[in-house]
Amino acid sequence: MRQKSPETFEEKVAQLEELRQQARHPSPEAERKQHERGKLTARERIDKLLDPGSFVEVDTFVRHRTFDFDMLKNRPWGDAVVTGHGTIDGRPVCVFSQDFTVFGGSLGEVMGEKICKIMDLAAKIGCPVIGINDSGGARIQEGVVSLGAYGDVFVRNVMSSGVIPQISIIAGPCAGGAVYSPAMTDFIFMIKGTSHMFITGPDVIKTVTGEEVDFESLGGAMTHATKSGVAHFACEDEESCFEDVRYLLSFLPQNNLELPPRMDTGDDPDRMDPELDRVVPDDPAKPYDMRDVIHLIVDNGEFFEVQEHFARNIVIGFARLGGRAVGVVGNQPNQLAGVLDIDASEKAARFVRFCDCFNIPLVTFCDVPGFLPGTSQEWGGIIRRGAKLLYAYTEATVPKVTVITRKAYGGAYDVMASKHMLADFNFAWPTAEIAVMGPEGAVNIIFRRDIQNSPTPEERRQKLIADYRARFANPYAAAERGYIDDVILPHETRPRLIRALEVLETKRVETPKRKHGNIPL
Ligand SMILES: CC(C)(COP(=O)(O)OP(=O)(O)OC[C@H]1O[C@@H](n2cnc3c(N)ncnc32)[C@H](O)[C@@H]1OP(=O)(O)O)[C@@H](O)C(=O)NCCC(=O)NCCSC(=O)CC(=O)O
Repeated sequence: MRQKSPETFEEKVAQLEELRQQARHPSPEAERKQHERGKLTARERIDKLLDPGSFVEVDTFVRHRTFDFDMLKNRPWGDAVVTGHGTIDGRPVCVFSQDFTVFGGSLGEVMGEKICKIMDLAAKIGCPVIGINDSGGARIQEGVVSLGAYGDVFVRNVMSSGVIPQISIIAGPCAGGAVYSPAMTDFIFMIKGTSHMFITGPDVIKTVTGEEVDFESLGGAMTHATKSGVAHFACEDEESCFEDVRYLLSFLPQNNLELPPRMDTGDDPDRMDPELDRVVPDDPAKPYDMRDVIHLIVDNGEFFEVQEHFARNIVIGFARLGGRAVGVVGNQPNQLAGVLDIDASEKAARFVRFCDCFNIPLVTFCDVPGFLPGTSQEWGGIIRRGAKLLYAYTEATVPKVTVITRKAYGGAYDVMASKHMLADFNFAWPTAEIAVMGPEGAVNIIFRRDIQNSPTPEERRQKLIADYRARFANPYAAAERGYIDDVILPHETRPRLIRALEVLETKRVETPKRKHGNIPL
């Protein structure tokens, strides 16, 4: 029912207050339901994510204009998304937070417009954009218009890619076409138990394929963190998720034209930890945890691991060295002996490309026995998919520093930010074995006849293995050719890396003029 228009200034103020109140608390009942689902409301989420009191909302009074299905009877202020800007650790960010209490957070025309507007602002001022997703998908009542609205968001995701960091928090359902906006952002955070991502839900799957699967196993946080690799982080709850987003941003620049923030971490750049000399076991077949190496070297042992549950044979994440943010990539000898496979190559390649987009130097720890053999890998496309990491490292123009801790065998040696792939400084520990392949495999191939013809084949094999190991399983053949800039003691690694990064701060690389390269996808 239309109310009498306010006439005095006081009445107009009262009207605005009333409208603001309506916009902020559309339905206490819906808010209660949201809490019962174990979820915070769209506004509560923003308040917890941003610096206290920093949020400035825009488009509070935007409303939909759909008339089908009697929709004009229900036109909540702000529609199903809260948008605006604020700060995290004092640095600007733009945010949109889908409101599941309004039309199930479904995305129609004006919701799309609000999201696009805040994404445009982020791109214009050069700050990260964070999307909090909690939505039933395309607004069914708006039909194809809502699909068009998705399209408009997708375009912005693509245009902002590599320009500003884009972060997605999945804090509820995110299904169908809706998944493709988060999928194109740089990092996806999911929350255990409450967030689900899938293209088609359990009912459709049952009808089409006969498979029975529940929401959590199909598209829950741990499913996407372990099986599909879609989620970069699986958080226990919303609060820890927001904490992790804030921490992640501390490593990133605001945009591609800035350097990442440098901070005084209080850790001595010349610190040398003797513990490092004991991490790599004498037996080359014995595993160790590459994260121990990373923790002992980086500032205060702080390493923010990305995709820690996926393709665990490679470790990626952010850390600081001498106060500078770095992207760390390390083969993980305690998972599949640290081999490269399809998942590991793709995981690391995307991370390398992210760091390159945003001027974050790359530090690589190499202990790789090669690529994973097998038909599942060959038929799964290890050739084209393994090529991604090779391509990504080569294309990256940020400072690249590599430390070979132990094995660097075969083509995988080339891939792991070797000198040949244009790394700037390549160091090896005395424990490094840089060779075409491991001694056993090599001897079995090149001395097969020799071993067969020997009266004591096993003895002969062992002797040849020992000879090969003495000749090739060391860093010096590579160092002789300058493929390794220096052989360093493990405990010297931290100061050497920090010096290297200091020197590389002014690195400039000219790349050939082209539209874009054609990375194998
Ligand atoms: C997301 C859900 C699992 C959440 O289930 P819950 O039991 O928690 O909540 P609910 O079903 O009561 O939904 C809360 C309110 O949101 C409304 N609602 C939910 N999804 C909606 C949508 N897509 N469009 C319009 N309204 C929607 C519900 O009608 C309900 O309104 P009220 O409170 O008034 O009763 C379910 O709502 C759902 O399955 N929605 C449809 C998802 C879907 O198929 N989307 C695809 C759309 S097509 C698409 O996106 C394109 C593509 O696939 O590529």
